[in-house]
Parts: sequence; structure tokens; C-alpha cells
Amino acid sequence: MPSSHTPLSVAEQDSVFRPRHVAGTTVGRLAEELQATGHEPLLTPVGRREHETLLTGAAMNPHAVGEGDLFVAVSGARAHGADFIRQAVEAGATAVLTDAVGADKVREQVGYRLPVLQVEDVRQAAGPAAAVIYGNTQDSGPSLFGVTGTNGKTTTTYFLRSLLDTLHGRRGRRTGLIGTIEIGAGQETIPSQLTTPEAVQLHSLMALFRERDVAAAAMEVSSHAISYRRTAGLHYDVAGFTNLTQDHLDLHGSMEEYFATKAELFTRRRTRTSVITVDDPWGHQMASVATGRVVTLATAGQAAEVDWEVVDVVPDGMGHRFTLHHARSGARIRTRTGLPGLFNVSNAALAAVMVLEAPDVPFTREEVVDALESDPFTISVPGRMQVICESPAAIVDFAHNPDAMIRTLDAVAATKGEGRIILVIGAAGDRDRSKRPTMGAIAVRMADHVIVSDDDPHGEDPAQIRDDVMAGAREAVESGGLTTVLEEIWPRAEAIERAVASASPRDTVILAGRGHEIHQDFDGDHRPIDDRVELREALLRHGHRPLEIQDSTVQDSTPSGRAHAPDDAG
Ligand SMILES: CC(=O)N[C@H]1[C@@H](OP(=O)(O)OP(=O)(O)OC[C@H]2O[C@@H](n3ccc(=O)[nH]c3=O)[C@H](O)[C@@H]2O)O[C@H](CO)[C@@H](O)[C@@H]1O[C@H](C)C(=O)N[C@@H](C)C(=O)N[C@H](CCC(=O)O)C(=O)O
Ligand SMILES: Nc1ncnc2c1ncn2[C@@H]1O[C@H](COP(=O)(O)OP(=O)(O)OP(=O)(O)O)[C@@H](O)[C@H]1O
Repeated sequence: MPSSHTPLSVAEQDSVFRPRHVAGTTVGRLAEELQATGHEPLLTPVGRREHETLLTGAAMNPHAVGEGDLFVAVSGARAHGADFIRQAVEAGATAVLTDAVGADKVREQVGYRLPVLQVEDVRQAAGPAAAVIYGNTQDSGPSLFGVTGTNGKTTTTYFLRSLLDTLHGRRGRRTGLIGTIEIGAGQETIPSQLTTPEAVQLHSLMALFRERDVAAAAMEVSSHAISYRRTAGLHYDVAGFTNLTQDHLDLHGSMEEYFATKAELFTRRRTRTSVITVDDPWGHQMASVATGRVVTLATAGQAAEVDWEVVDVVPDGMGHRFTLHHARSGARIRTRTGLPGLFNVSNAALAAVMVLEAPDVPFTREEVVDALESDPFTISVPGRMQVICESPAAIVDFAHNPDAMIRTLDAVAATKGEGRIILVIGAAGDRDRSKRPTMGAIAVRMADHVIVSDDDPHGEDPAQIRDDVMAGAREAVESGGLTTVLEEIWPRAEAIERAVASASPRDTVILAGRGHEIHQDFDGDHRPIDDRVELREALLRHGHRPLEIQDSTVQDSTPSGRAHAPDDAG
């Protein structure tokens, strides 16, 4: 088990979390199952040997292929998986699921050495195929709790898991977690490559969870995952919706399309009980289109005809105490969250209601109430409103879209007193460009001193990304007659140093956008940097007294000594 988030190669990760006791299936039986579910597979060659070939796993990434695996070769923006067939065969793949182009590529490279199942839509077939291989059915795995929405997925799943852990832990059972930061089964964790893994990995995880007595799992469901069919073949006991605001328009094109993608999760076919936060119009719309059992939750005060509402919110330390009121029964449940920001009350309330409304659970509502009263939401979440120092207040947060920035800066403004807000922001490359100037404008309107720096430029020119953010910021300063100090400083470590150097003990320094991340990607060059470590060191240099960082995702070594990200993450 990795004790910290030292990057592991995909192969290493796979070996930590590979289920060991998979009965598997034969290629012939898999072809029949795919036929029965409408995928119309074409199997070549069609001999008895091919039909009887045993499959005991599935992998889409050639680095993750193991002995006896079905290699799922998809056509993507960067490559066709079938280009890596030799590597997959060497690693032990015994059959391939691919499209017509992939089938030709396989034959060109390895002839008829292994059976090829050809389908039209490989991503659509991958989940159901993996489900058959791993023996996953609707009722075979842990209770599955999925969370989607633009912001709050990671935090809500951490809260959910903490609550589920309290409840199942009392019965000696384990819980699981799948999300942006890490994948966990009981005490064991591996760092994540994606927020929501590919379907083949998800099904492998469901088998692993069964093997390791994981009773319930909390999982983030990104809109990319739904678009790319990563969740095909999974069934959720409960799915929760946080909110919908501008992000990912590069993929979805419009908010309507973005909404429609998320809405796929809240259908009877996928989910038994949907818990929808109805704080914004998109939430109301989601509640009206969701099929199956729908439960509504209002966390922001305006509650008409909702099932649950949050009332009596009072500040408590860095976080808040609040009450969940159930309209029908009149029940009132008091609980608390330790994380700053009213949005964390919303996240905690969603987690609570998802468990309170879960079908077929081995615990009573009284036990859930008891667990809620024992403070399951006072955990910290890596890089989410993570407090690094109290004087000056210094916080690392993951806000990287307009709404998250507004919420985060609102939260800081509510507690900052007379001090100033000093903010470091950037924006990621190769992602929704339209949000950059908006983020710049929000920054200068809500903070007193804004330092624009780099996030993950990926394949884009970092200077161009900073320009886009600066353009929105300058325009807002000029048109609004603002007195905000605006600077552009890179690399990021220097921006952090500048923020801390400018801070008096009454001020609040907030680093937005990178949260738990430990590398910046400059066109494939993964440069180590952890905002939490960088901020802590700058605070120490300037004679402040930061807190110890109690977080397994933080690297032990100094910034320059940290390892590089795996270069085989694709
Ligand atoms: C836009 C998107 O989601 N793309 C994902 C998609 O890419 P793709 O279909 O273009 O495929 P590709 O990268 O060309 O690869 C095709 C095949 O060749 C293989 N390959 C490819 C290249 C290589 O060097 N070696 C290799 O073996 C791949 O394993 C794959 O089997 O499938 C790939 C294989 O799984 C993913 O790595 C890739 O995620 C990219 C890296 C990514 O950044 N995705 C982000 C945007 C994402 O999915 N984010 C959401 C969270 C968003 C949020 O809420 O903030 C997430 O769920 O993580
Ligand atoms: N309920 C919420 N509403 C609005 N903003 C939120 C909410 N919860 C968290 N945030 C903000 O969004 C940031 C990301 O939070 P979190 O990681 O929990 O969301 P996420 O949906 O998993 O994000 P991503 O998909 O980008 O990984 C936080 O650091 C905070 O700034």
C-alpha cells in the first residue's frame, strides 16, 4: 500500500488493485453476451480455439494489461489503442475488443494470433464486456453512491465515505472511494489518473471491492465519464447532484448539452434513488427530468416543496453547524462540517441525505442520525479549502471555474475581518478557454491583490493562458474603477512567494485551482510542485507558523526532490 502519493506507474497501480479471484468467461460466451445486449460483435477467427479462449480481466491501457486480459482498443484523439497491440500481447492479452479500423491494425501487426471481437462502438461495449468478465451484475457489488455536478463532487464523496465508514465500520465492513484524488478500498489507496476511471477499470474495481468485503463505495461521476461511456454497465443505488455552472464547454458545447449529459445519470436504468440539490434552476430541471425515485434537497434557504432542507446554519470554528429538516416527517437532524464555506454545508447535506435515503442498507435511520451527530463531516479533504496557516490565514483550494471562485472568495470574505485577500490564480491549458477572462474578472472584483500565474498549461503556451486571464482581470479593473493590485508572476512558486511576502498577519492568502495536485504539466514535462508544501515553506521563510500538513497526498520530500508523474498515464 503506498503510504503517500508517490506516483506509481499504471502497471504498479494495477497490480495493487487487481482482483485475484476472477472466474472470467470465454471469448465465445462474451460474444454471445454482447450479441444479447445489442452490440453485434463480429468474431474473427471463428475457430473452436478462439471461442474457448479464457478471459480473466480487461484493460484499455496497454500498460495495465495482465495475463488473460481482454485488450479494449479504442480510437481516440491521440492514438488508436490498436497501435499498441504488440505491447498488449506481450503483457498477456488473449483477445481484443475493437472497431473495424482497430481490427485491421491488429491483423497488420500480429496477424491472426489472437481472437478479435469487432464492434461498432467500442466504448459503449467496453463496460458490458468487462461486467461479464468480472461477473458483475446489478446486485453483486457494493452499494454504489455516485455524485455528479460541476463543483463539490470530490468533497461530497469524501463526506459520503466518511459517513458510510462510520456506519459500516460498526459492522466490521469496509468502504471504497473512486474520485479525482485517489481510489481507495478499505485502508489501501492508489492515486487517480482520472476523476472517473475507464469502464474496464471501474468493473475491475467492483470485483476487487467484492473480494475485499467493501460494503459501499462513494464515486465521482464526471461529465466526461458519461460522455465517454466510462460508466456503462454500472448501477447506482443512490446518485447525487450538486450543481451545474459554467465549465467543460469545450467538450459539451453548451450548458444545455452539459446538463443533458449529467441527466443521463438520473434515469431509472442507471440509478435507483436520485438526490437532487435544487439550489439553482438547473437543479429544479434535473429533478423534473429524473426518472425513478427522486428526492429533492434545498441547502440555500429558498425551500418550497422540497423533501429535505438545510436550516439553522450557524458558524462553528472554520465550518458550520446546521440542521436537516425533513418536510414530510418533520424530523430535524443536527450535524456539522469543519470545512470553511457555505458550499461545504451543501456538500455535507447532500452526502447526509444520500445515505438517509439509500435503499436496502443494513442500518436503520436512527443509526444514520446517530452517525451524523458524531461529526462525520469534520474530516479534511486534500486541497479543498485546506487551511495551511491561521495567521496570516493561508488556504489551498481547488476552485478552477467561475462559480467555485465566487463561492470560495465569498467564504474567505465572510471570515477575513479587516484583512486583505491575496489570491494566486491560473487556468489550465487545453480546457474550456471561455472561462479564463471571467475568472480573471471575478478575481479582481473579489480579492484585494491578485497574482496571475500558471496552472497546468498542458499543450498550450502558458503565456497565452495568463494573457487570457489577465485580459478579463484588466478589463474589470478598468471598467469597474477597481483599486485591486494586479500582477502576473511565474513560475508558480514565485507567485506563492510574492503572495506570502505581501501578507500581513491579518490578511488571507488563497491559492486557487490546483488543490492536491503535485505536478504541473508543461506539454508533457511534469514539473513537481505542491501548493500546500510551497505555501508552507514560504510561510516559514517569512517567520510565520504554519500548521503541520496531515495529509497522505502530500509528498514527504522537498519540492526539488519530488518524483515526476508517470509518463505512461495514457
Ligand atoms: C477528453 C478525454 O477525456 N479524453 C480521454 C480519452 O481520450 P481519447 O478517447 O482521445 O483517447 P486517446 O488518449 O487518444 O487514447 C486512445 C487509446 O490509446 C491508448 N494510448 C494512447 C496514447 C499513448 O501514448 N498510449 C496509449 O496506450 C489509450 O490508453 C487508449 O486506449 O481516453 C483516454 C484513455 O482513457 C484518456 O486518457 C483521455 O483523458 C484525457 C487525458 C483527459 O485529460 N481527460 C480529462 C479531461 C477528463 O476526463 N476529466 C474528467 C474530470 C473533469 C472534471 O470534472 O474536472 C475525468 O473524469 O477525469
Ligand atoms: N457545492 C459547491 N458549490 C460550488 N463550489 C464548490 C462546491 N463545493 C466545492 N466547491 C469549490 O469547487 C472546488 C472543487 O471542489 P471539489 O473538488 O469538491 O469539486 P469537484 O466537482 O470534484 O471538482 P472537479 O470536478 O474539478 O474535480 C473547491 O475547491 C471549491 O472551491
